[in-house]
Amino acid sequence: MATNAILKAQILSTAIPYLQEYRGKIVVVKYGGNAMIDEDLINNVIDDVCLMNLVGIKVVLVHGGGPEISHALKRAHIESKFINGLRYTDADTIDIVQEVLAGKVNKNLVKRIQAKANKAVGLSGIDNMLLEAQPVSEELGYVGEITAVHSELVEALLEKGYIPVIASVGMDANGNSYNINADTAAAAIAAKLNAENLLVVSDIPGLLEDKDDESSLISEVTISDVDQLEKAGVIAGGMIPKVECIVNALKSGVKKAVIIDGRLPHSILIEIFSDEGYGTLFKRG
Ligand SMILES: Nc1ncnc2c1ncn2[C@@H]1O[C@H](COP(=O)(O)OP(=O)(O)O)[C@@H](O)[C@H]1O
Ligand SMILES: CC(=O)N[C@@H](CCC(=O)OP(=O)(O)O)C(=O)O
Repeated sequence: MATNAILKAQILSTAIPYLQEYRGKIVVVKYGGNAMIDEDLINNVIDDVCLMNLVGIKVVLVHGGGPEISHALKRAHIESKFINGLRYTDADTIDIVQEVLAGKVNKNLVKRIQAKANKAVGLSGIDNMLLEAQPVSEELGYVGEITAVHSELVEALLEKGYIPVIASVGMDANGNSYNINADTAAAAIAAKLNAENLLVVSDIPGLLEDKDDESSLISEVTISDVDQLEKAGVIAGGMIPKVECIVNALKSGVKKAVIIDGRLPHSILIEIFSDEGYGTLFKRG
């Protein structure tokens, strides 16, 4: 028999313990817009998500689309302004955020999953009021803080074998839409679903000691380290909401959270089906 085939079979068999560990468990994948910028990167992530679904893992895909929103705002001559990693969102901006996230980005991901013959259903936090929200502060306009996660629909979809694909837009009881940071949305959903693992897929190797030096990866962080890392300025900009919501998810019962690099081929599969994680693992400590 060809050595190649034997090698493939051996690789598959090394995944058996991980398949047993994760079968029937919930894994929430947060897919950030910065890792969606080219076709190969997207297909890579979609392939891994589909494979997890095929082997019986209940995968929830929560996505952002920050760069797409920024492009759409630019086309509408609206300036993007960020305060501590969150986009200032006025009434015109929230319309565009909803259009881009719940429309273009969400449907694109759903189509790609379905093109691989997996079943996916696209939702936003508005559907069945999945993400109930209120303004996070007056200063940020229609940026939402999640007050409740109504996850019945997502749970029903998971039971039936669908991959829920969720855009991070929320709403309040008065019918206002809110722009919710996608990391925050993913972490809140992972917490509500008691997920086994929250995988935050970005375009960085993980949390870096020096954000301009990709070799300065911090491979493990416990919750008690986070304050110090924030004070030291290691956690800054877009990393602030990312890390804060990971900490909240862990405190709420999510077993494990990892920031991984969506630019590396099959980084999700490596994280789930081996002991060789490459990103930053966050632990309760
Ligand atoms: N210590 C750090 N390590 C890595 N990235 C950092 C760090 N501090 C700030 N950042 C910034 O955070 C960004 C990642 O957050 P974000 O842009 O929100 O990603 P995504 O769109 O994938 O959610 C990085 O591109 C980087 O500029
Ligand atoms: C409030 C806030 O900042 N919302 C984000 C929502 C999209 C997002 O989080 O996308 P990424 O995951 O690609 O960063 C925004 O407007 O960019």
